[in-house]
Amino acid sequence: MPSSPAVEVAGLVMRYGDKVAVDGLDLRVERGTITAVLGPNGAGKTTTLETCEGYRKPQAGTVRVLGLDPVADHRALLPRIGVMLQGSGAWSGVRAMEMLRHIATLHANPLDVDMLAERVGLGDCGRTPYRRLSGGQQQRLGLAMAVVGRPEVVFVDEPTAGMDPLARRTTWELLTELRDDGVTVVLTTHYMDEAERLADQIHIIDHGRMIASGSPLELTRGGTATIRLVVTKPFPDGAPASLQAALGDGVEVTPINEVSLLVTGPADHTTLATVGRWCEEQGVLPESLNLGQRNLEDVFLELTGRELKP
Ligand SMILES: Nc1ncnc2c1ncn2[C@@H]1O[C@H](COP(=O)(O)OP(=O)(O)OP(=O)(O)O)[C@@H](O)[C@H]1O
Repeated sequence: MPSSPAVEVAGLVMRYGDKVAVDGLDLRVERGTITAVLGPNGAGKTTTLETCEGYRKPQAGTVRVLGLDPVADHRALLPRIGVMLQGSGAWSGVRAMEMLRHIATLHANPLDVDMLAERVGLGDCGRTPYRRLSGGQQQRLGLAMAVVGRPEVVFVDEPTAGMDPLARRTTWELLTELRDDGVTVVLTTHYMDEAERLADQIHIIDHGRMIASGSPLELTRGGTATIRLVVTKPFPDGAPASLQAALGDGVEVTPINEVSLLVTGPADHTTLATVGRWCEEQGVLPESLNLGQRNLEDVFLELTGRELKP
């Protein structure tokens, strides 16, 4: 069934004891796309990914990857998927290149190991034992291990956590190249810039539930302006509602905390003048007033009332 989605999750529920980690999640990933599952720590991203990878059995709901059941059809699926875990899953004493060569031998048609190692920036540390690799080098090895077998779908959990900016960029390039070659990439991240720059589709999850899905442009209503106001002392009671009333329809006021709020809508002269006048009337002094474009951080804040901290 070549037209089936790469991943289809329906009504997934996963618990650890009393703790509900995934709470009725639906997720559909089309083939040949980069999909980011974005959410704060503990949102249920890793649990969802591990269920797609066949490491956990759904307690309720269904999961299909390339049309197969990741648990019942594990052996059939294994050669077709690549998995990058948080922590690469390498043995602690093994040298980086030995590990990569070993994984390559498990696949029928692996990539050229030396070229891949060079590509992900493992060139200098191929002889280093796994436990002596830096966090970023372990991540790069994990990524190379996930893609060496030319998978159709690659699952990457927090691919750039602990990487320096150059390694992050290289990883983004590699994942984009894979997508351009027709590979489906599913990644988790709590970096909104990573999701925004890399992903074709973003699914934001919080407390095990899907709270928003769409392309980066759809989610941020591309081009919508924002004003982030920070004041020097706490706002008086009812401040967001009174600013909302002053600004009227077409502009959205979202409180962030006792000294900051977000205004979403046209950041034109009228809006700016109204915000300035309102500060004066309320007796608060702006410490900063930042104009920008609505981003995923703003979307998360508007949906949950909390900030999505990396
Ligand atoms: N083995 C476990 N035993 C008990 N609770 C767990 C276990 N694994 C995860 N949890 C809990 O389930 C919830 C979801 O965890 P999960 O690791 O899936 O979230 P996450 O979004 O991947 O978070 P992070 O970004 O920190 O990796 C969290 O509250 C976590 O504490």
